[in-house]
Parts: sequence; C-alpha cells; structure tokens
Amino acid sequence: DSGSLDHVAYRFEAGSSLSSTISICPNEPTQLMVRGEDNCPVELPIPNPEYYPWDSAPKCLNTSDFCLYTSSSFASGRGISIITTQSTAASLASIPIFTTKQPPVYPPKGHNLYYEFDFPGRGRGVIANTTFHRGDLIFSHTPLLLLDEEMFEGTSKTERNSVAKQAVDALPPATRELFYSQAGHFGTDPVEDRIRTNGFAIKLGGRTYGALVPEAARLNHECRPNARYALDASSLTHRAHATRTIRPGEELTFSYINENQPWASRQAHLRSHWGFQCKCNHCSLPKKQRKESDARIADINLLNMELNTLWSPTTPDLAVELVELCQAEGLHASMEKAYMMTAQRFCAWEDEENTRKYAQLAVENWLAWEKQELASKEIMKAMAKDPKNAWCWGKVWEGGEEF
Ligand SMILES: C[S@@+](CC[C@H](N)C(=O)[O-])C[C@H]1O[C@@H](n2cnc3c(N)ncnc32)[C@H](O)[C@@H]1O
Repeated sequence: DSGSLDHVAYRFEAGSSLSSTISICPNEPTQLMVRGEDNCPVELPIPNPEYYPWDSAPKCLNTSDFCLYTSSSFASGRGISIITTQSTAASLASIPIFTTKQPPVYPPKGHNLYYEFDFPGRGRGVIANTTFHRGDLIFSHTPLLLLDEEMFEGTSKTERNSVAKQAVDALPPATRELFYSQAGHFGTDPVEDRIRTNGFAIKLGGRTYGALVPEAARLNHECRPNARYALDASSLTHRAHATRTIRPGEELTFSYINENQPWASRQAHLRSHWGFQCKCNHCSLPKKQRKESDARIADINLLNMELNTLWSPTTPDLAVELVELCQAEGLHASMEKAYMMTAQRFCAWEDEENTRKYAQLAVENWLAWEKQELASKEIMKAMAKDPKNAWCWGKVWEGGEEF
C-alpha cells in the first residue's frame, strides 16, 4: 500500500489525459466548450455575458439574502445551480474552474471500472469491476446543486422547495434527468425527497452546503466503508478514494455518518437523519461480535480523546493500542491519524526508532488530500526523516499550561 497517494496522482493524470484524447483539434478545451461531432472542443454560447458565469440575473428569495445562481456552461455543459448569498456567489465565480479551467472529471464516460446493481433492501448500489488499492481515486464529479445550509434558517419549507425546484429546472436537460434518476426515499415533494435522500454535506470557503452529486449518491452506506469522499475546493469536484484494497465484485460503499459510534447509536442516527434502518454488513454482525465491536469503539473514543493533545500524560503504549484497535475494528480511514498520534507520543518520549516507524506509517497510509490535512502529512514526512528536530521531541506533559 505504500506510496498510494502517488499512485492516485498517476491514475488521476491518466484519467484526465484519457478524457482529452483528441487527435488534432484547432483549440484546447476550456470551461466554455463541449465536444463537437468530430470530438473537438467547440464553444458553448454564453446566454447573458453581463452575468457570466451565471446564465442570468440571480433569482432571490423574498424573505432572505439567498438567491439562485445557475451556470449551465459549468463543467462542459453539465451545469450547476447554487443557492447562496450574493457575496458568496461572487467569490465562487472567481474560482478559475468557473471560467478558464475544466474540472478534472474521472473516469471518462464508457469506463468499465464499476457498475450499478440492485441490492435487496438497500436499492441500487455500485459494484467494483476492477481492483482499487488504498488511496486510489475511484471517481471525481462536480455537484449539480449546492444549497447553502444557512438558507434553511428563516425560510419556509414552501419557499425552499420552490427555489430548489427552480434550481433543478434551470439545469441543462440531461443533467436534470440525472437529478431525477436518483432515488427518493421519503415519498415527499420529488425535489426535496431527492435532496434529502442523496445530499452530501460539504464545506467550501468556511460555509456548509448540501451538495447533490448523483454519481456519488449511488453508493450505499456501510459502517465500515471501503471508500471515503471529500470536496476538492479548487476544482469544485467531489472525489472518492478507496480506504483499503477493493476487489472486483465488492460493493463500493461510503459511510454517511461518524463511524466511531456503537451499533445502537449508528442505527438511531441513520434512522433519524437518513430515514432508513441500516442493513450494512457491520450492523448485521452476530450479537457477540457486535458487542465486541461496541467495546472496541468505546476504547477507541477514550484513547482518541486522551491522545488528541500532547497536554496529557498518556504513554506511547496506549497509542499503539489505539492503532491495534482501529485495525481490529476495520476503521481503515482512521489509520493515518492513529499512526500520527502514536508517532507524536513516541516523539515526546524521545524514542527515535518508533517515532520514525510510526511517522513513516502515517505517511504511507495518508488518505486525506485536503490542504490542511496535507500540511500534517508534510510534518509527518519531516518527523520520519529527523525525529529529534520535530516540535514534539521530549515534550512529555508534566502538568501546567504550556511546554
Ligand atoms: C444515497 S442513496 C444510495 C443509493 C440508493 N440505494 C439508490 O437506490 O439509488 C440512500 C438510500 O439508499 C438506501 N440505503 C443506503 N445504504 C443503506 C443501508 N446500509 N441499509 C439500508 N438501506 C440503505 C436507503 O434507502 C437510503 O435512503
């Protein structure tokens, strides 16, 4: 599994070049282009240049500062509708992905990497058709809808449903069809139902949005998932990566909730927030194994709390225990953090060999690519090279405020 992130970068590049395999075309593709009949990029018309990248003047809600912005040229004509404030829309429009660059969509159409399948009791899901290694990019797509979470405060349900319907109606026809192809679980208003059943919460520029990415919403929930997702803010793409090796024939899954909860809390959370009774593999374990899992989760949560800061007298052996518990529990996406906290603990206790070992393990198991998380990866890289010069070297907490 080592070096898996480089592998992702390679796959990602391979994906991008595949999608732009053109023999001789007069111009390079940009945001405002779609493929013509000869597969060469052709310009998309701009409906109202004065509002570009938006199609028209924003349509604003009567009772709040929120407005609907649609760009049907976004992502080579896939389009996007965003409900947010005027100033947020202006800062989103300044991301180059809206004007000059193409979002890195992966895999290209017609791929054979995974396929859809009907699972009894869980609806449609997605099955791998190839081997994915830990860290591999599985797909990368742009959202069709972004709904600013703050819009929900101070607006009525009728008003919200009406603007959400307008947002969907404003999308290009094929994209609208893709929106309606999503499952609705609650049997309420068709647009609201699809948003509630399939929306992901994502953070962008300090704000939280409900994002609709139908390709990603095809994945069912599993409390021990084999994939995780995040939004890449610079390209506005929702990217899914493998958290462990996935073999052909295995279902691809995300966790919709915090996985570090005991069985009863996970079930209750999924019922109250998502409206379904979880029938995932981990929740279907026999009672004895379920209890063992719950006990491990309780220990993991305790250790995480103690180890999250060096301002506690916790010794390195407890950090090693955390690593073992996460492994036993199949919390693949948590490994980087567990290794990192263990490296820091050994670093505080001036154990050079083990600091090196666990910092290296953290680097090799790094899954997160968000800017802030990548900064921690760089710290781990430096720690693996030169433990004695790391900030935590010799910093065993003996009470008091600071070192
Ligand atoms: C985001 S969608 C996932 C794709 C959906 N199965 C479909 O047919 O398009 C979420 C819905 O899938 C079903 N689902 C997903 N994971 C499930 C699980 N672990 N147990 C039971 N139902 C699940 C529920 O009906 C839920 O409302």
